[in-house]
Formats: sequence, C-alpha cells, structure tokens
Amino acid sequence: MITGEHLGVLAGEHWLFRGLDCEVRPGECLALVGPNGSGKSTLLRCFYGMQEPTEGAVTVLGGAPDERDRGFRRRVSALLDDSDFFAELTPVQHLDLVAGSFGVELDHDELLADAGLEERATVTAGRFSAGQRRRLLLLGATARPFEVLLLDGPERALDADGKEWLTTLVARAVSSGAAVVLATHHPPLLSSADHVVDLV
Ligand SMILES: Nc1ncnc2c1ncn2[C@@H]1O[C@H](COP(=O)(O)OP(=O)(O)OP(=O)(O)O)[C@@H](O)[C@H]1O
Repeated sequence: MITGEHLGVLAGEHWLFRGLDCEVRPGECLALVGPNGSGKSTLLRCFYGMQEPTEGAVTVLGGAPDERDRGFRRRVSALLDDSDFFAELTPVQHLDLVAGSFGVELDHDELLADAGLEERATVTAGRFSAGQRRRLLLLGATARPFEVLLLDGPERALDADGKEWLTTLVARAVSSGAAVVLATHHPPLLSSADHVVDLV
C-alpha cells in the first residue's frame, strides 16, 4: 500500500537519507525515528506527495502520491502540521465539517468524550490549550474514513492521558486495515509498530 524504493533526499550538499527501502501493507504501522533534522518530516512529505525524493520512487495506494488530487486526499489522512485547525470553529463544528465532507455519520458525544474534549465541545478552538488543540487535530484526522494515515509527531503537547488515547487511536487505525506511518518518539507507539526506520 505504501512503498519506497531506494529513496534519497539531498538537502543542500548532504543526503538526509539515501538508499531507503520500505513497505507498509494494510494493517501495518511504520514508525520513523531519528534526531531533529534527520528527515522524518521530509520522508512523510514524500509519502503525501508534497515533495519529490531526489532519488528513488514512492508509491501510495498503487500510484504516485499527490496531495493536490482530491481522490488521493479522500483516501489518505495526513496530520503533518497544524493547518487543518479552524480557530473560529468549535469541536462540534469541526466534526460536522468532517461528517459533511465525507458523508459519514459521527457520534459526536462519544468521539468528544473519547478525546477528552467533552467540556470544550462548544468552545471555539482558538481558545484551546496546545494539548486540546492537538487532540482536536487528531480527532479530525481519524474520525474521517482513510486507507492511509500519516502523522508527524502526533504526541506533541499531549499529557499522559492524551498519549494513551493517541496509542489507542493508532491501534484502531491499524486494526481497521489502514497503513499507518508516524514520526514519533513515544515508546508505546514504537513498541507496537510493525516496522521502525531509524534515520540516524
Ligand atoms: N530539499 C531540501 N533542500 C535543502 N534542505 C532541505 C531539503 N529538504 C529538507 N531539508 C532540510 O533538512 C532538514 C530535515 O528536516 P525534517 O523536518 O525533515 O527533519 P525531522 O527529522 O522531521 O526533524 P524534527 O525531529 O526536528 O521534526 C531540515 O533542516 C530541512 O530544512
């Protein structure tokens, strides 16, 4: 479902990574680790079609990834930055947007309680703390249908309960048959991953 063959990205005069092969099948999770600046976000951007590798080829769902393609975005859920955050909307309105865009029915109460946002359900998200904002972004990325899930540093700003919830979200995504790739240093996510790529 996701393959990378001999991937390399040249950053200026030095290779961030080179000769990287990977494969993530449906129902599997690949965790990317490595120090700051080692290329984890860059590799995720290659999987989402935001950036071309300098060398090698990426295939996602049988074709070249292209974030500009609506059909691709409907099958691939990516949380790579905070851009899907609407400060003027409440969590309920965020979920309405997801439900309307994807034509799915969502149990708002259950999802918001699960995310620990039930008391913030009707507060505009611009007033949220960093961790609440991250919970809302993760909720938006996972409440919709997807076959591939790409997450960059999903544990950022989350407290212990939030990290536990995140681990459950990823486990659910994997058991529903999605191919999941995440850049993370959260030990439970690393230990449950099927593959780990260390970008050193
Ligand atoms: N095409 C490019 N040309 C020049 N520099 C690049 C290119 N692509 C990435 N870089 C640089 O390479 C580094 C890799 O950044 P990236 O965000 O992928 O690392 P990361 O492992 O996700 O880091 P962090 O753990 O800090 O989030 C950055 O310094 C980035 O500016």
